[in-house]
Order: sequence, then C-alpha cells, then structure tokens
Amino acid sequence: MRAEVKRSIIRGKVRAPTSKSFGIRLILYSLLANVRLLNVSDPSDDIQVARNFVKELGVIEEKPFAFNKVERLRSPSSLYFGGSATTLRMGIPILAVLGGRVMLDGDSSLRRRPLNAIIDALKPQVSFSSTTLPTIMEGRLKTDHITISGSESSQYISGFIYALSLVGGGEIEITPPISSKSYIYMTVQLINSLGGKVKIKGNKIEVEGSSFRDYIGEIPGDYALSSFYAIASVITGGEVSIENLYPIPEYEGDHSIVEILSKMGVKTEITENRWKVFGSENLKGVTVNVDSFPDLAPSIASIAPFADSETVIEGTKRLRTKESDRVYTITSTLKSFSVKVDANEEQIIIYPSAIKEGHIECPSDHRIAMLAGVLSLVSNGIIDRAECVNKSNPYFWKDLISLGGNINLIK
Ligand SMILES: O=C(O)C1=C[C@@H](OP(=O)(O)O)[C@@H](O)[C@H](O)C1
Ligand SMILES: C=C(OP(=O)(O)O)C(=O)O
Repeated sequence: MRAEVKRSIIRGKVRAPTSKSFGIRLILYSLLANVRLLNVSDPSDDIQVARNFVKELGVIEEKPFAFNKVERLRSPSSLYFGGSATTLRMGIPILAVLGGRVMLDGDSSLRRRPLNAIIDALKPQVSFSSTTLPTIMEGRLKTDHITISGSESSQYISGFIYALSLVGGGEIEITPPISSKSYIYMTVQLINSLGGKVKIKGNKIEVEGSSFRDYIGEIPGDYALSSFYAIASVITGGEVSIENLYPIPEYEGDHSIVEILSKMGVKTEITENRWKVFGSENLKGVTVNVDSFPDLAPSIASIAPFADSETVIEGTKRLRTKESDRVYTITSTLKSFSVKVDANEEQIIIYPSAIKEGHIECPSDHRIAMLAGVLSLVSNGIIDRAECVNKSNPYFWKDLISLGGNINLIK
C-alpha cells in the first residue's frame, strides 16, 4: 500500500493506540490467570502473534480476547513469531521451563535479530540449532537460578519473570549493563499489581511463587505510538488531545516522551488519562539517552529537524538490531526529507533543517514509516509498503486522517 501524504494541520481528539508492550504482557499473563481484554477490535500484528502463542500452549480463547488459563500447558512442536521480538524473547524462557523440542521461526526482520544472550543463559540444559531464527530449541530448564547478560535485550528478563512465576519462583541474576530497564519495571509492576511477588534487588530479581488474580480490563494506551500524533500536531501548527493513556508512573519509560517534548518547548498538559498538546512557541534541540526506552528514537527524530538547535540522541548502539538497523533507517529517512543528520556508533545528531518532500519504502519497520508519515505532513511525501505500521498500530493512517491529515491510501 502507498500513502500519499500532503501538507496538513493535525488537530482534534483521538484515542491512544493500545500499548504493544502492555498488550503482549497481558496476553502472556493468561498463562498465569484468566484474562479478558475489553478494547481490542482490530489487533496489531504483534498482538496477534502473542494471541497465537498462548493458544499454541493450550490457553483457551473462549471468545475474542477472553482467555481461560489451563492447569497444564503443552509444548508445541513449532511456533511462528512474525516480527515480534517481544513475544519471541519473552516466550523462549517460558518454553524453556515447559521443556520439549520446538522449531522457532519468524519473518525476515525477526530472522536478523540476535538471540545470543538467551542461548548462553539456557545452555547446557536447553540447546538451539542456530543462534538466529529459524532454530530448533530442545531441552528443559530445571534450575531456578538464572544468570543472563542484560546488554542485548530486556525482553528475556521479562520472559524469565513470567517463566519463574509459572514454576513457583526463582532468581534472575543480570550481568550489567542492563539495557531497556524501563520494560523490566513495566513487567514487575504489572505482575505485582495482579498478585505476584517480584522484587528487584540491584542486578538481581527475586520471583516468589504466588496466586495470581484474573485480569479483566483494557490494554492501556501507548505513549510512544501516541507521540507521533502529538508531534504531528506541533510541527503542523495544530493541537491534539490523546485519550485512554495511563497515569505516568515514577519510573522512566515510553511515557518519558512527554517530558522530553516539554523540554524541547512543547506545551502539554497531562490529566488522569489524557495528554493534551498545545503546540510550541519555539522548539529547542535536546540531548537524550534512549538506552532505557529505545522505541522513542524515531519519535524524537521526527520533531528534531524543526528545533532551532541540534538534537543528540545517545545510547543508539542497540537500535541497530531492532526491526531494522534504526541508526541507518532513521538517518536515511531523514536525509530523504533533506534533513541534515550525522551518526556514529553511539549517537545520532540531527540539525535544524528546512525539510523537503521525501519518498521512502518502509524498511519492514513500523516506526520508520510513522517517522516518514509525520514529516510528510509538513513537506508532502510518499511512503510505500505503508501497511507496515500494522505491526503495532493498524489505526495509524486512519487516525491521522481523522485528525485532518490529507492522506491518500492507494492499495
Ligand atoms: O519488553 C518490551 O515490550 C519491549 C522492549 C524493548 O526491546 P529491548 O528490551 O530489546 O530493547 C522495545 O524495543 C520493544 O519495542 C518492546
Ligand atoms: C523493537 C520493537 O518491537 P519488538 O522488539 O517487539 O520487535 C518496536 O516496537 O520498536
């Protein structure tokens, strides 16, 4: 699908897209208790992957997104994870405690992404035929003390919290540096809010056996995905109100985008579950390390060219192993819109620029299409393979159109 985007003013009210991270966690929680999700009508690709995963393990979906926990989970012989590294890397620890022999695979994007840390952590009890997908995983994890590197992905650690909750508890020792910490906090807070007993003690996480409460409720809104709507309103001279978000917790995370944009000069107001954005007098560049919340890099890159000073995105090393090599795809997308940008191993530097019409093909990375879509609302632009946004937010183009976006979608 091609999205032809013309200069627009983005303004109005919109419901936040549901959070991919919370959504996957809540679906995986059906391995521990019954789950009823009340606000999923058109699931994203990654939510669909998580839904299929729990059903392959034996969870019963009584009706759409109404999951019944089962006493005895099964070990499937093959599983397909699409492009969802969160479901894959949280799923591997769960499969390890269940034991068995299973072929794991994913799409071409997921096949490029590393699994070294989890393979090292599980040997010799669990073996893998390859260090990337497709791979055959065989064996069972018998120990309740795991040591794993924290520098590749936090998703493994979130997965072990679920896995140890399944088998009555244990301890995770994380070898520093610990990246994407905010997602570990998200997992701990969610599990503890539902009856779990998980404690973070320095670089160790203690998981106690527990009885878990059922979850009946919505998937909270996603700040990182909503930030594209907020930024689109700022750079096109509009105002938006984004509903159905969660109250900002004390730990940093995707919700830190609100503070980052405020520091750049964006006028915002946060109430209980609503994020109101009122434009900005003038935008200032910002220096921000994204190691704890890497998904914000494309969002920050979409507003940075409009600031009157340079923006430095630090902690970018692990962006190379996301759905695309995001150091390359962020810089090449910005350059296709005539933005002045530099990059090295640790940083992306974006300079004030007068952007011009751009044209990209989505590089199998939903957030890069969103970056290009937002820039195009100022300079005109074309995004081919625009359906790639469905990985996390199938409403992206429709929401922008409902907010005044002059966008033509050509199948
Ligand atoms: O746990 C999660 O929900 C996520 C963790 C992050 O990955 P890493 O921990 O690999 O950085 C993030 O990039 C991903 O989009 C979602
Ligand atoms: C990296 C991302 O997702 P995942 O790791 O789940 O593929 C993302 O949503 O930007």
